Amino acid sequence: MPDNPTPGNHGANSYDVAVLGGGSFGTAMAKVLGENGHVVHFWMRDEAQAEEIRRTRINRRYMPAVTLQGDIQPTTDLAEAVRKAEIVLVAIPSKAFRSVIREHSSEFRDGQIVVSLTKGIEEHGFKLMSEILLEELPRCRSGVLSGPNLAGEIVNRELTATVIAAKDPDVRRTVQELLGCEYFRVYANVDIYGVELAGALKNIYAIVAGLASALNMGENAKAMLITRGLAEMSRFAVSLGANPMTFMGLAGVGDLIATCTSSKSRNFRVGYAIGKGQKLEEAVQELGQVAEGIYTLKLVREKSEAIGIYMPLVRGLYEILYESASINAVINSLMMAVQNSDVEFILPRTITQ
Ligand SMILES: NC(=O)C1=CN([C@@H]2O[C@H](COP(=O)(O)OP(=O)(O)OC[C@H]3O[C@@H](n4cnc5c(N)ncnc54)[C@H](OP(=O)(O)O)[C@@H]3O)[C@@H](O)[C@H]2O)C=CC1
Ligand SMILES: O=C(CO)COP(=O)(O)O
Repeated sequence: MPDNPTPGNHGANSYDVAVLGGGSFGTAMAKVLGENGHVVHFWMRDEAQAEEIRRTRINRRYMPAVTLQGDIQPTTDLAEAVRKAEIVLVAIPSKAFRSVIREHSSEFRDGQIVVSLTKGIEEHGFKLMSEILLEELPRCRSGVLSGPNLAGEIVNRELTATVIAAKDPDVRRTVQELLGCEYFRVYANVDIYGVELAGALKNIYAIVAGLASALNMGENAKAMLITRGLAEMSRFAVSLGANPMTFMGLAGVGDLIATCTSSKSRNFRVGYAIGKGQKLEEAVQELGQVAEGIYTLKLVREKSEAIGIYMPLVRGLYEILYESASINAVINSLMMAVQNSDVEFILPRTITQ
């Protein structure tokens, strides 16, 4: 989309919104909100970064080519950002999500809307971010936002759609009104767990797709990986209570396509680097940003084995990343596994492991 100096708001209310997390996605959402005419209390932990954004309107570390427009107020005072906000969006990596929220939980008000933008799972207890919000902020109204939302495209005003999942219809409507504009479209869902799990799980398959790309696999192979990834992630999520139809939507197949076909995805890039022979630690260090999939992979492998869910791609990727298995040996064992059914919701699988 060409750059357009006029705000993208539908002309509705202006809100005070806190965006917690000054990385790529926090910046992308702050930009949409600023252009939509909202007041953005943009929290990050680094005062030098906040001061630089105040002065230059540029988040040099995470989005060096993007100038922020509108009333965006960078701050390192989380309590004040939350106190001023009607709605809080949280874009903090899963490893730090609970600690940041817990430390400031007393600042949140009863009924305040708090939405997680984070696509990950907490290490201890396999908790999703919506569960952390419920535990830490039981009197707030929560939701999750997930979908094919590469931050680098959103900041360029490229056409994008996302999903807001919340039980409370007012939360869904408010977030649609808040973020929706001519380049950003917000669809609603009530299956919070499904939307959130889809966003976290697809990162694993983005790593697999990056690996396949590094190995110059053909289009048939890429399609097989994406589709079997979808089968595997929906099998797992349904066993935990998600609705399988959510995986047909933007948060499921939509995000899988975006991240499994593009080197703009950091998870894809980690997979690509490993496929080219780099060690996992080197690949992560070189990336310099969060790739949630490498942590999610460990947790999902452990959980799937504990509850007996067949996830051959998860198992194979885990062996490559964490057990130094040969990529070719893993591919061979996946291809030579027992033949099975295509869509198990139509023809049940007969083999369970
Ligand atoms: N980027 C994208 O395209 C999308 C990302 N997401 C999700 O959004 C979440 C955030 O990702 P993203 O913004 O891309 O990540 P980045 O790696 O770009 O940025 C991470 C941000 O989190 C901050 N951070 C890290 N640890 C802490 C902590 N302990 N306390 C406070 N802040 C901390 C970093 O601060 P500092 O710089 O000071 O280290 C930085 O601002 C992830 O779960 C990701 O999956 C969702 C959709 C799209
Ligand atoms: O979730 C994303 C796009 O929808 C971003 O993916 P990465 O974290 O792999 O960059």
